[in-house]
Amino acid sequence: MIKQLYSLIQFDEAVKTMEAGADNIGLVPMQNGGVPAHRVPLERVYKIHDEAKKRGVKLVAIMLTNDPEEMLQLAEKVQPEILHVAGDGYAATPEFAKRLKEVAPDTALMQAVLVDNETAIDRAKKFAPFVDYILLDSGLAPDTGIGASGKTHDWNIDAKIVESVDVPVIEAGGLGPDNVADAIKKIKPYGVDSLTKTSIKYEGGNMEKDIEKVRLFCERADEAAKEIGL
Ligand SMILES: O=C(O)c1ccccc1NCC(=O)[C@H](O)[C@H](O)COP(=O)(O)O
Repeated sequence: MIKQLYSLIQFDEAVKTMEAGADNIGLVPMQNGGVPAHRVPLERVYKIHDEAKKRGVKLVAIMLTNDPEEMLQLAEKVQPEILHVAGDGYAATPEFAKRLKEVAPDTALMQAVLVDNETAIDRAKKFAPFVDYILLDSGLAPDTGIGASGKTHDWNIDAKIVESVDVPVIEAGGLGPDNVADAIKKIKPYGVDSLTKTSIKYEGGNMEKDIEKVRLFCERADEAAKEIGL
């Protein structure tokens, strides 16, 4: 079971998050979009990425800009293992996927799908032929895109999506140590993602990972996956 932890800001917390069991670490490279306090300067992104590569951990670069050209420029500079498109005004297309392969041949494409109702099933099916991963998430805010809501959604829809697409699905939205096992047993995803419930949030949008909660999240995810043979 892949455990994906967002949103890393500092180098030391990224290291501790990897030590606590993360397989994928997500961050927001400096761009025109998202919560200003979550954006990471490129020099630090490179340092975190070098450390992640040494540990066999994948770096996920989250795109909250709505400008595909800016996304492609960032992908070319960072060469992340995964590019996660989550803005509220732009979703990946087959043409974008093709151009991403040209500028970052080893970067996989992950598209966020907002699970607000049953229409999410058809939206996920449309992305599946040309993306490498689908991330199912909750909450859409005009300034920050899809996600980071700390809220769950209807897991019955997610379970149907997992059954109907051929690409790996990462489950996100309000997951933490308290409910990750239930989500895995119900949805049977390829991976699980957590931001809010494994972070400490401060005034002004600042936050840091709560390492004990990250550890518990990873342990409980692995236990649940093992229990059901995933
Ligand atoms: O990581 C961010 O800073 C971020 C900001 C705005 C939208 C999405 C963002 N991250 C995407 C993620 O994959 C989150 O981990 C996912 O939305 C789950 O968030 P949460 O419900 O808070 O666990």
